[in-house]
Amino acid sequence: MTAAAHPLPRTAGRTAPGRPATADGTPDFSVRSLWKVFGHRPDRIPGDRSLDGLTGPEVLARTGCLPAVRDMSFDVARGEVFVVMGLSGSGKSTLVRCLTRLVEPTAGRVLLEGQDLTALPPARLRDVRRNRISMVFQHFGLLPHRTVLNNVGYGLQVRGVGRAERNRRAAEVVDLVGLSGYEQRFPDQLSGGMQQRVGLARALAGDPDVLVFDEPFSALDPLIRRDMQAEVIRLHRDMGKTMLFITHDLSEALRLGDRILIMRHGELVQIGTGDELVGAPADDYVADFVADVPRADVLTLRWIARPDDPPDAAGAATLPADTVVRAAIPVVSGSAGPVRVVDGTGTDQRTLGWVGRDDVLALVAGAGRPPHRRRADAGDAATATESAAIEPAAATGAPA
Ligand SMILES: Nc1ncnc2c1ncn2[C@@H]1O[C@H](COP(=O)(O)OP(=O)(O)OP(=O)(O)O)[C@@H](O)[C@H]1O
Repeated sequence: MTAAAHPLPRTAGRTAPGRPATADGTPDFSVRSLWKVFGHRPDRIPGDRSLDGLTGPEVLARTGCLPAVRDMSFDVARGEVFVVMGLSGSGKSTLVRCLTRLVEPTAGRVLLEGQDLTALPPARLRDVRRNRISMVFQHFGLLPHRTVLNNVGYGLQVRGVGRAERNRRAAEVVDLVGLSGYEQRFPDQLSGGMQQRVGLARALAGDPDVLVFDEPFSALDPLIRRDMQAEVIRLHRDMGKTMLFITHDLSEALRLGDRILIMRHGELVQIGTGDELVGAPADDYVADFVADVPRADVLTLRWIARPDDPPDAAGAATLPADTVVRAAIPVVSGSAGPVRVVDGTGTDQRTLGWVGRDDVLALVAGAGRPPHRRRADAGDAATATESAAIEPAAATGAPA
């Protein structure tokens, strides 16, 4: 992957690392000990402690059952863009389908604003799917004999909304996704990107609380894909809806996600902001995912600030800890001495550490993290202090 392929992550300077995006952190979705096991008598797998430590494929070999989602717990905050990433077959689609019980979980709970969806009777679950959670898939699933306007209004029609009101609402969201003037066209008269915009408009028409995207743009060519990503960012900025987004494309995840969940063999490997995944990958699997990301475009000064006092700090320039390293280059390179890196504002402001030209150059030159921040290898006799030093001051970065 080339450097140019990676945009700046949305996370940098926007949210506290590792924390949901909303100020109060109210969870929209809470997933608790969720399992989906495929195979004969799947119920026996979640409680079987003898399988602990085996990988998904090993469980399959031993039991004939595949844990596609395995004991996962995490929260998605209201208004957050939460991305689920993993290689093909890691369980992303199964996980996301379990959230609305399009796939019935084997064990565990899914709470939407505190309401346990796994306990809902079918009629109430249908209500939730119709009114509160909309899905956008790779295959647009548009009805070929209906116009754009009627495709977008279809969900409202199913809900019993009258023609005048649903046309008004449909026209509004058609405009929102940039398709004004195409209301009377049929799907086969539109390009792939435009069809996906119709899919997006259809999902928005019912004004859901949560939008779920399952690899929606993977069939689109790269330029249209970027357009659609920008569209999602714009819609999120304007509407602030909670979004769950599945992708196997890291640049898409970094571009869209407030936080990213990495899955492997049905298990949660790490949850974090883009800079947390790049700065402190939980294991080699995550490290491989992020290996080609230009670190200076993703990491913030928080990650490279040295805690020790510089010999001469008088008159030093100051930069916020959430400044992306590349954006800090003009100030750092124009300063005679190290730059002070601060966290917080006003009276809460405190010095986190110092960054000099060499620190920035090392990162831009691709030398990786400076030695004082390098992650201890497994089995390394790192002291507690060394281990603590790899975490940025305010990051949690750990799997939930
Ligand atoms: N209905 C099913 N019956 C049996 N196994 C299934 C079923 N659905 C999915 N699986 C298996 O569960 C695992 C996870 O599949 P899933 O489609 O969730 O992965 P994914 O990460 O979304 O993959 P992709 O990126 O290729 O879509 C895979 O090994 C898949 O073969």
